[in-house]
Amino acid sequence: MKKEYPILEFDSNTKSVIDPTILIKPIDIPIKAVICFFNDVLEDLRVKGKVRLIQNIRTEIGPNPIYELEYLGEKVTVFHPGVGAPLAAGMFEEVIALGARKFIACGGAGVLDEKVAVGHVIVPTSAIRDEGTSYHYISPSREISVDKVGVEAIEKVLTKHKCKYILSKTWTTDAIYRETYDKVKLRKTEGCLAVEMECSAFCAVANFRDVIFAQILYGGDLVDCEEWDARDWNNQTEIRERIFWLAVEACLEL
Ligand SMILES: O=P(O)(O)O[C@H]1O[C@H](CO)[C@@H](O)[C@H]1O
Ligand SMILES: O=c1cc[nH]c(=O)[nH]1
Repeated sequence: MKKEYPILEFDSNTKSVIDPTILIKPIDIPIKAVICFFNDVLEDLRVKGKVRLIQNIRTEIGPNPIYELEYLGEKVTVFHPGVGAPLAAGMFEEVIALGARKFIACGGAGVLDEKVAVGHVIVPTSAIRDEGTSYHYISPSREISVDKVGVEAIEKVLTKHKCKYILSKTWTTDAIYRETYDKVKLRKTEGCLAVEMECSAFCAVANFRDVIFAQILYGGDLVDCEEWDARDWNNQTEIRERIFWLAVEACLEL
């Protein structure tokens, strides 16, 4: 098993010492789930009484609420997974163990091309695995594909709402403060339009656990420039709300 670099020591034995089912018992939870990175949107739903708390998942950070949302007569699980691949993948694992099976995530991302305006929708069809978590789930590879069924559900809803979108590759990184100039250039040549911190890890977990996963991103800060341009990307409440409801609808299509 030993390789030159530990991250490449993939173990194909699917049994782990701590299986999520040891800690989490399945409950009556909607199998369709929206993974929402927008805490502002979730907090607004909570304050307005539009979500019901199903259960708190506990980590050393504190309680992480898992909600139920009713939309058009159907129930959906909704939760924030935390930021960064290891935490988000762990939360994803635990919500799968609770009983959810069909996932759509919504989040923001840096963009690698100034032509992608703030708020423009990007639907990843594949992700570059520039993070560590996915290497513990599936054998090493440069990229991972996003579930076609999930992508099609998203496209159907975006088309229905006449919302313009770009299908693209995303760059999933572990190190937000090490998005270097040459790496941005390289990822551009590989076809990436977005950079975020979870997509390829989510895809690997979904693959491993045999659940459906796809993601809607909106264009945020610009990283393809001499001086970083934040473009006020995380204060776009209206855009974030809109993307969230599109994710809910896409999830209901699954
Ligand atoms: O807007 P959200 O989706 O929070 O996420 C993006 O921003 C975070 C980094 O600041 C990472 O989670 C990245 O994926
Ligand atoms: O991972 C991320 C997320 C947003 N913006 C970035 O530049 N990187």
